[in-house]
Amino acid sequence: MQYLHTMIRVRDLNAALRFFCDQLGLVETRRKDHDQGRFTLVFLATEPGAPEIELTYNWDQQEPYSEGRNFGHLAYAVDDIYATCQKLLDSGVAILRPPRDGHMAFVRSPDQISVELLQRGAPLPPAEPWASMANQGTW
Ligand SMILES: C[C@@H](O)C(=O)SC[C@H](NC(=O)CC[C@H](N)C(=O)O)C(=O)NCC(=O)O
Ligand code: NI
Repeated sequence: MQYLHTMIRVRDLNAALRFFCDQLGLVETRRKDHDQGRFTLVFLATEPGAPEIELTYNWDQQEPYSEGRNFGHLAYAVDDIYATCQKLLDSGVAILRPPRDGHMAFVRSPDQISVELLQRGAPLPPAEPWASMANQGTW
């Protein structure tokens, strides 16, 4: 497995970019607006190709995130997402979001730390299914 990124939810995207980029020195590697899910993802790294931070900006988030809600997940690329999930399932790990699209799965640690598994080399699925699940508070 290859460590890819850590996702955190930010309430003020510009303030977060000021901190991580202007002050800490990270560079923006890519960003995507998801109109249907009403959120923006901004990826930052020390340099292109390095492990990233995934900033998630939910457009409608008014209140400060509750304790722990701003942390989103750790993400890893795996060679075979189905085999990885089956091995985890067989060892007793709950698969919160099965890899039905062959791209992405989510599991949680015993301390409820969300871990995203992404199939190495597969394009990311359309964002909307994530938004519906994430907005249902199932994460
Ligand atoms: C691009 C890939 O690395 C992702 O992590 S997309 C995952 C997806 N994110 C969202 O839906 C963002 C908006 C949502 N309202 C949220 O705040 O998470 C997702 O499945 N998020 C759930 C999670 O636990 O990260
Ligand atoms: Ni992610």
